[in-house]
Amino acid sequence: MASGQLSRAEALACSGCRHACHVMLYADTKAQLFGRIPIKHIILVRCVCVCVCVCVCVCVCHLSYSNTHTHLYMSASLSEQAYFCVSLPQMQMRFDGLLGFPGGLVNPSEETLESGLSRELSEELGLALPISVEDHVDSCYAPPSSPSSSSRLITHFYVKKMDEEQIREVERAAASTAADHGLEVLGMVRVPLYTMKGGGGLASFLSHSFIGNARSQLVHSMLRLNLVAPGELHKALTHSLKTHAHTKQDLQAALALTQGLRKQF
Ligand SMILES: O=c1[nH]cnc2c1ncn2[C@H]1C[C@H](O)[C@@H](COP(=O)(O)OP(=O)(O)O)O1
Repeated sequence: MASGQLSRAEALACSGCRHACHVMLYADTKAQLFGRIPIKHIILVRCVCVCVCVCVCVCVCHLSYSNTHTHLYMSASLSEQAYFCVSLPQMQMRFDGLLGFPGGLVNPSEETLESGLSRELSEELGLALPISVEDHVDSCYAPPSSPSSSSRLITHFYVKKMDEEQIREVERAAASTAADHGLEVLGMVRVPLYTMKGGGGLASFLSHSFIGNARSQLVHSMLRLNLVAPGELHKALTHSLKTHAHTKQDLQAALALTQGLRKQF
């Protein structure tokens, strides 16, 4: 067992600990882009994004309908530059602007971890998704949110493979019937699993901000389920670090702009 990880029994025996359960939903797909290009696989996070694999080496991802053509054009000319795309896990854009998996706090003295997670999913996704003990992957202590936080949080992570139609149903319900839509959950997103030479796709996605250890949970799952080859993931993460440095410069420039405006008004 990796350091920081707990067995399910150890986790449940922790007195005074809080428990949060989250799940990664993913599916394979037989869909074909333009009726001839195999898409292969689908993972969901909380915004709207479609990822497509061409044969086994080209992926297309459009973050919104309006920029679809730009991305399609890029993919057509970048076939040898795109890495393999294996599957599309689902995550969500949370109310706090961070990316995370669907789920939430569970009270094991009132409900099982799995029934608590299912309850959270019905609020966030708008439908009942049964989660079983077999879907459990690991439990570990979350990094302390603040030095003053009194109780430790244990995060329990689950992975559930679905079929493509179930994933579509989740996406439809999350945007229409879910009680938390537009409130605690701003939207679901599919994770792009390829990285283009310029750093688009997985590399850009991984450079966003995630809640708690959600990024590690995603990376670990991609490796464990062989959704992305270790070498490709390494390249994507290396690129993410570069993107991060660029983001810092970008933010500094934006900050300088607001400082100028504050003096003006
Ligand atoms: O996706 C996640 N992966 C790991 N830990 C997570 C994730 N999302 C949240 N968390 C941690 C940090 C949060 O403070 C707690 C509670 O989660 P949350 O989903 O915000 O719970 P409620 O909806 O408020 O019940 O777990």
